[in-house]
Amino acid sequence: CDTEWGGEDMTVSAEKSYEIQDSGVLTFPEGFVWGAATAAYQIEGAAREDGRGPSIWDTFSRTPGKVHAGHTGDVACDHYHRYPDDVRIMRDLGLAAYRFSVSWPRVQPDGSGPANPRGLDFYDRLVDELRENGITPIVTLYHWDLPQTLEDRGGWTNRETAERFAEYAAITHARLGDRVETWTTLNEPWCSAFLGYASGIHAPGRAEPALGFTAAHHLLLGHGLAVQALRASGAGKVGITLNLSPVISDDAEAAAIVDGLQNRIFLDPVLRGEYPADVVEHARRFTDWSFVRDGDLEIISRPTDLLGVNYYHPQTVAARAGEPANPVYPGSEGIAFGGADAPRTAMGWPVQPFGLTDLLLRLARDYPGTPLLITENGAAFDDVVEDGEVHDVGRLSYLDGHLRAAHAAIQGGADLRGYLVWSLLDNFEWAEGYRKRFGIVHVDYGTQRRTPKDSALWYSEVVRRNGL
Ligand SMILES: OC[C@@H]1[C@@H](O)[C@H](O)[C@@H](O)c2nc(CNc3ccccc3)cn21
Repeated sequence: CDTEWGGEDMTVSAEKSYEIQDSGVLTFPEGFVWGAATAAYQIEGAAREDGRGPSIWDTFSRTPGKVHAGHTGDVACDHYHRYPDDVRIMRDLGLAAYRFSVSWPRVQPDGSGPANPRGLDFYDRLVDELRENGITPIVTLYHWDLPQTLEDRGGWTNRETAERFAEYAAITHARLGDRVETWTTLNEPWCSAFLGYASGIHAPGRAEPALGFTAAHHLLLGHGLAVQALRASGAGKVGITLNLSPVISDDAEAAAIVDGLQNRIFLDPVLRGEYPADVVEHARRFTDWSFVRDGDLEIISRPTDLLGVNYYHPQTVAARAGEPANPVYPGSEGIAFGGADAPRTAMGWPVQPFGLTDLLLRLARDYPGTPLLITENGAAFDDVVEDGEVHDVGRLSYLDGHLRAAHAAIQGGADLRGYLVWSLLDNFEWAEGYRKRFGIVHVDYGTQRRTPKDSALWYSEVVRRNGL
């Protein structure tokens, strides 16, 4: 199968676009940043402690049928109380950086107005603990836990939410900015918009295709306004994290549609200051784009210092007459998804490391000049604790293959600055609840015991060597 990029005339055979060194020691550039990533709602617990307000995920997880077995983030990994132990695990693994998200409803319980000092106090404690253990904090300001009060006013379909987000960004940076240098505004606006508002699969559970585009724009506007606020507050490095997937297809039109809806609808506004014309046209059956106001794209494309890349797998698509639309890709009638001939993770996602190389090389070619940071890459497998150990060979192999793929991209000229494994801990996997485990550290949710898996021990050695 060839890898087709929509909008850019690049057709390469995924097997021939690079050569992964399949033997010998691979060394990453000096100063390459090795770390791990988590998110507030997925690990913190303490859902009502110290003044935290409800988020859309507190509401959604309590809505019957939305989350596996009615699981919620009420307790999760109890990281709110156990963070010193978790930082100690990171230190013992030798990690250099830790990406975590700040819970907006902890900082502003109603999403606006004065800060909740006890909410900020937790992140003070966490940042200090990280720095005392030689670990660089990397903050995500928004990882899907919108304060419910803002959703009650329309959430990301309401332009005012973008303005509230910028205020929240300023408040959080004012408290932590003296000790946190690297900030990303949003985690995966594609998920927030098209899982949350277009298809109903994620919180807040709205399922109107048109709302996906409206929400996407206001998320991007919130990103731009937050970048402005962070710069005004003296922030160091600022960026955004996008989940990006190369599209594999024999049909160029299908590939262009999916690449546009998944990748270019966010990459182009942020890095080029424009929506891709083909996506604007494609979406006209759902929206007139009247939510875009003069000056918005200038705000959205304020210069940034890094692009966070979340990669898990490519999208394999094919033209198939009569295929109904995939609800997370509005207007994708006639496009069949899936069909990759590859091993699968416990999520059913294909294991195709070459997609990471192709993605990074494409970003380097089409969006040059932006340093890249892999902010998430990892895999769920059904782990078993045996005599206090977890022999997660599937995850270890996934990570090994993807690090080799990342190295190939660096060799091919990609300006990749670091890799943050998803995830440090097993955690609340959104609609899947706790039944899917992505952690390199196992969590027994009954006892909260942490057990570093074989993948963690292997990763620690990779970090120590700065290579494979
Ligand atoms: O699903 C694993 C992680 C998730 O735990 C993170 O919170 C989130 O940032 C994340 N994004 C992806 C890739 N995008 C995605 C696609 C479909 C459903 C959920 C996420 C995977 N993951």
